[in-house]
Amino acid sequence: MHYSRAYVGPPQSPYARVTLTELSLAYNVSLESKALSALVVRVGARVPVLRYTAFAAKNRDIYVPISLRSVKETTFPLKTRLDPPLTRVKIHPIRQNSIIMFAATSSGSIPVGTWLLCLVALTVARLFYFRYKKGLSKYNGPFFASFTDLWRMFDVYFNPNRSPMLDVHEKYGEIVRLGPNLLSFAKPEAIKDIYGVGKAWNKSDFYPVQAAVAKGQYAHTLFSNGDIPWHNALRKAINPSFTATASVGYEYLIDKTINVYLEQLDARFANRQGPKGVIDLSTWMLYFGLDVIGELTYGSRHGFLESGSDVHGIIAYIQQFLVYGSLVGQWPVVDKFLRHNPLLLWLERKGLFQGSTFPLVPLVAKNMRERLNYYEKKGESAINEREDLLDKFLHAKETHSHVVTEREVLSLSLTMILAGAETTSITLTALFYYLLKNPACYAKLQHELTTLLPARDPTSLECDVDFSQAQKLPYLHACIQENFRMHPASGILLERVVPAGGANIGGEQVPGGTVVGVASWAVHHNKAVFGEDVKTFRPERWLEASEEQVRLMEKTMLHFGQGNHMCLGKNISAREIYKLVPTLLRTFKMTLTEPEKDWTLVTGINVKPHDVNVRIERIKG
Ligand code: HEM
Repeated sequence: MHYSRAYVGPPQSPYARVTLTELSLAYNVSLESKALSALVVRVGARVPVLRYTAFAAKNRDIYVPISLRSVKETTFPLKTRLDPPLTRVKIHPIRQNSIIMFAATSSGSIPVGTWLLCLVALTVARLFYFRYKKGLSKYNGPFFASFTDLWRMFDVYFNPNRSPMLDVHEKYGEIVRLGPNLLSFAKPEAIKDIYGVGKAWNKSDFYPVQAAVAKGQYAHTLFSNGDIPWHNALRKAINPSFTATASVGYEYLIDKTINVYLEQLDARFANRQGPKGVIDLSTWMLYFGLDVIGELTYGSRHGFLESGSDVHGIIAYIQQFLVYGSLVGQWPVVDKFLRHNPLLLWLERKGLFQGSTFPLVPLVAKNMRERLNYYEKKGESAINEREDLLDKFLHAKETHSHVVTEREVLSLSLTMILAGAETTSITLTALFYYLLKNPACYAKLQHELTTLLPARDPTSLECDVDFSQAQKLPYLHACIQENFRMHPASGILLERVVPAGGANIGGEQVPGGTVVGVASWAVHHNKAVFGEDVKTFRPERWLEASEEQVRLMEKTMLHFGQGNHMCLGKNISAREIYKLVPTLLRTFKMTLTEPEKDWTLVTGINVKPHDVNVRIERIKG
């Protein structure tokens, strides 16, 4: 029962007048509602009693003549011209400040069915509002996607082998509405319109979902944090550590891991018969990717290669982390009820709940702590002894203390592992897959390596490829570019929010607030830019094209993203790829165990290859 204060007449008045409007406003119910069957009037206790003698209904007003009477509660039928009529009025002996209080009751509450009906009506109205949203309804896309983001969530969950937005663009065209407020572009011009120089559009709500958690706090990475001033200041502070020149200093760390990789492959698989000689390439490339990034970040491998297994369940956790991110990121509001649930985070901060903390966080924190202790013992000069990223981050903490605190150092180290390991390993797996599926390309590359690089000592299990040399090998470069084109590791839209006022994207005026992104897989398969045979792995296209065409092709490549958030580690990752690929090819002869069989791709945040099983034999002389 709801009560509301309402003046219904002077207290001494024997007649109070209640209008329908007042009652409706007071109770937020319509008196014409069939459910409403009683009117309750409460009047002050110590006042002589209200007596009602009669009432009348006139037009839409109910006149309730009330006289004072000593009753605690009175009900009486209401006859009005309403259909169905109100049936009763109760009078309660409560009086406050000369104001008569009244309430309406209904015969029981409003039936659950009515509530449900209202809910359904509201939901349907909302869905249709989304569907016909101004400025977006003209774009094609999967029918249900225009109503709700749930469509994308379902698609991610039930369709893990879907092609990453290539098929939707093939079906619906160059601009596809993938959600009530989300447009995906396959137009190359859209790249500069969304990510181009000077654009600093906000990242969408997809990104914060990707934040890790440490002791009940968001442990943001550069990738997950949408705070533009923080991002810009941090990138400015650390960009110098990621230039092509700076990454020369990390080459020895890459070499160290490549050497361990070669040793392990040789000892475990090379020249072995049967299944013992077969590598699950995507798994072993991930071991490499995680170990090399550990070496690069804090100067020590995680131990995946040496153990040949998932150390501390880190891979399983990262997989689960990425699956969560790609699924929940489609409908970010759900995240507040799950991983970033404020209540769970609070409980974790109070030590009453455990489980959200990302296992890499303590590991990264331990490395940072050890390094700080080391500096403390050895003094400032120790900072120049080593050259890994942690040193650089700690150095930035000294030089840019207003931006880089311990929190940023931790966050950056974590970012390296999350952003740099799987992406590189996927790229490497894909490249070997394409080479092995295209024996002519494989042979051509082998020939280039044999003829243009210094001869390799066949007994050596060490990386002897210099990056500056490898980078100049034209066919190797063409293979690497073609692989990036065919298989950009990231399978998501790099979503941005159109600023208020709207923007012109690829010749279309898009309303402010719309979430937009360019589908890398779709632009990488644009026939006008790359030629008719876009579905074929053909490195030669990079060698045959005119300089102008190559420039256009390069501008259309989104594998590292573009603009403000372009991959920070691209120079490092290039160094890994240009060194590892020739080294492996010069050390082992590789063959697919089932050359006719295609790989399986699982699309999440990254497009992960599976079932690339490779037999290896040592190349002797
Ligand atoms: C082939 C390997 C790699 C690929 C394909 C790749 C791809 C990408 C892409 C597409 C983005 C853009 C995200 C966006 O716009 O939202 C990105 C960002 C990033 N990548 Fe990479 N990445 C690779 C390797 C690495 C490595 C090795 C590192 C670290 C050493 C790294 C660190 C980062 C960081 C820190 C960001 C966030 C940049 C920012 O938001 O400012 N990546 N990467």
